[in-house]
Amino acid sequence: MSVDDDRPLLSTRGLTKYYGNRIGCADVSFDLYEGEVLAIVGESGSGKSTLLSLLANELAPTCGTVLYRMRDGETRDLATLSESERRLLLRTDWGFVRQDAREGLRMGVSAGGNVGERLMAVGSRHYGRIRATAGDWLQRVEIDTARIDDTPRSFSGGMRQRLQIARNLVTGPRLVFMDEPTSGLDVSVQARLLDLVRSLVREMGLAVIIVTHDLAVARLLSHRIMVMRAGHVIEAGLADQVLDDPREAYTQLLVSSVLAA
Ligand SMILES: Nc1ncnc2c1ncn2[C@@H]1O[C@H](COP(=O)(O)OP(=O)(O)OP(=O)(O)O)[C@@H](O)[C@H]1O
Repeated sequence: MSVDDDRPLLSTRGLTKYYGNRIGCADVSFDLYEGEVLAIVGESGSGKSTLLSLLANELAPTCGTVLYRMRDGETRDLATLSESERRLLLRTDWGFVRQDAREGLRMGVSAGGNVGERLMAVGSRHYGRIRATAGDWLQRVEIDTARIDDTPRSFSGGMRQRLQIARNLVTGPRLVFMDEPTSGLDVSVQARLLDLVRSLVREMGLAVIIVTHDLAVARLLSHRIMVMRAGHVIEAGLADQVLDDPREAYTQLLVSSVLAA
């Protein structure tokens, strides 16, 4: 883990997004440090995806700032990045694992190509080495390397998510955004994927911001939890604290509905 800098990796203040008159999310502020896993939880429509898009610089805020400490140590306001700087960040120092693997993968490109493409984006040119690294990563995410030339169209839902993870992690990012990465999968497939994510996150010392409506996922993966309701953060704290001793009635309701499930 490269936690050699005690400044936050990402820092946001007063982050707000309105869609016309409707609140997407309002006045969100927090700091995220290297190696830290933050779960954003809340029911459908509470603003989780909006917040994630703002943090990942995919959506422009109505007001507020997101600061990010770049690899060179300089902290930048994401709103001031040029389009090419933004794209470079997304391809190298960040990962984004989408709920729908079809949005995070190139479905017509082989599994090896999906992983290799990110390596080429950071300057790798040697075909043999790219293929070998892609093969290593397929193994790490438990995909049979015999499938390296197959496209993800022929993969199961769980395999597609694992390939997305390999594609995102191959460049050694410091921060990975995850949007409901396990929803829509069978329970046993989910459990295996979560185990994999948890061990890779620990091994690589990744900072993760994960959006989930599933508190069991938040409990398993995260150090800290932020609870959103109607666009606002209504409760935030250490994961165990929020889940075992929720302060807000709404969080208690969320927790008890999981316990009842
Ligand atoms: N493109 C958009 N245009 C208008 N309103 C939007 C848009 N995207 C989201 N919203 C609204 O912003 C609010 C927050 O939505 P958001 O999708 O961020 O919530 P969420 O917690 O991620 O929900 P889900 O889990 O269903 O994706 C909702 O009221 C939603 O209707």
